Amino acid sequence: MSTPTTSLTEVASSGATLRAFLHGLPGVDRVGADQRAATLGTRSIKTTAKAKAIDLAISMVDLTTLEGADTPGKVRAMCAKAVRPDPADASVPKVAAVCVYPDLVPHAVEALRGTGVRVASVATGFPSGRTSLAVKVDDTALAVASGADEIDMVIDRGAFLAGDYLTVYEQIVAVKAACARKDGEDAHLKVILETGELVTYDNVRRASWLAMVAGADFIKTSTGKVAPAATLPVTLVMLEAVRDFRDRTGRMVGVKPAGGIRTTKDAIKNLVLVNETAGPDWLTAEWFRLGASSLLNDLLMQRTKLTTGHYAGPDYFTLD
Ligand SMILES: O=C[C@H](O)COP(=O)(O)O
Repeated sequence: MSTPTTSLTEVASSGATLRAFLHGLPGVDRVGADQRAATLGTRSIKTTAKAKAIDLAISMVDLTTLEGADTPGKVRAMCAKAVRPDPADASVPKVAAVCVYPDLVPHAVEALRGTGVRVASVATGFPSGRTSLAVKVDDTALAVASGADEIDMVIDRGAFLAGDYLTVYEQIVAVKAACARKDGEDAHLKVILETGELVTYDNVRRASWLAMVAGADFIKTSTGKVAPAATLPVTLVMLEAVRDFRDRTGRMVGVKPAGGIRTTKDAIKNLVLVNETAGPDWLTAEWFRLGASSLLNDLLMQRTKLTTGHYAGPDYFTLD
């Protein structure tokens, strides 16, 4: 998926150069970003486009369960739903991935083998990330060895907010190395910024670049455990960052808003934002994901409404 960045390699040669680079990025016009996200969020789309958008959104879902009470049985049921979201309608696309805690990866791998649905695992002391680098790397290595295709790591927000960008950079580099596999099929690395803790849009832009320079394959807004999570303006700022990063380096990085995305309306607003900000190249599950625990049912209900003219009640579909 990724090729190494060449022109930005010296940026992280010291904490001072990294800081100078990140603080040299143009500031985000907060009012402008809020306004643009609000405007794009109110775009109306035709019914035919809506049907396509719903299927596209389904194909981009990272169907997620990240609860202390998760069990192998719950994960297996979720995997069945990921592969065949509506048992009564084979035309519904599969979701992109199932996202679980590292100890549940083997169950997801077994349930999804040969289906094309990927297994994503959170790691690095998710959700706070408050543990040693050695533990973060071990946590990642466990998930990768168990067969995870994708790793969703959290950044050290404490270090970031203290201005210690080099520590954040070095941790991402170390976790990326732990994503390597002998067969060359490395797990893709999604770097969670936890934007709800980063305070400003300028910080969101800096954290996005920091993650990309360190080798992120994806940048992800949130863990789903902190509010606010995936707001449209934050996703907008991140989409601008991946667009500008590709302009500068030629390398594409994906974006994953996650947390609080529950309705078809939310999903479609995100798709409009992708199209208008980063561009249509990002409008595939390879480059854009929606991390969500309960969005899929609403997408299925709205899809049924478009197809049949009436809603199936929420009870018609199995729980997300
Ligand atoms: O990564 C995904 C999030 O944890 C899901 O958050 P959510 O439960 O608000 O959809």
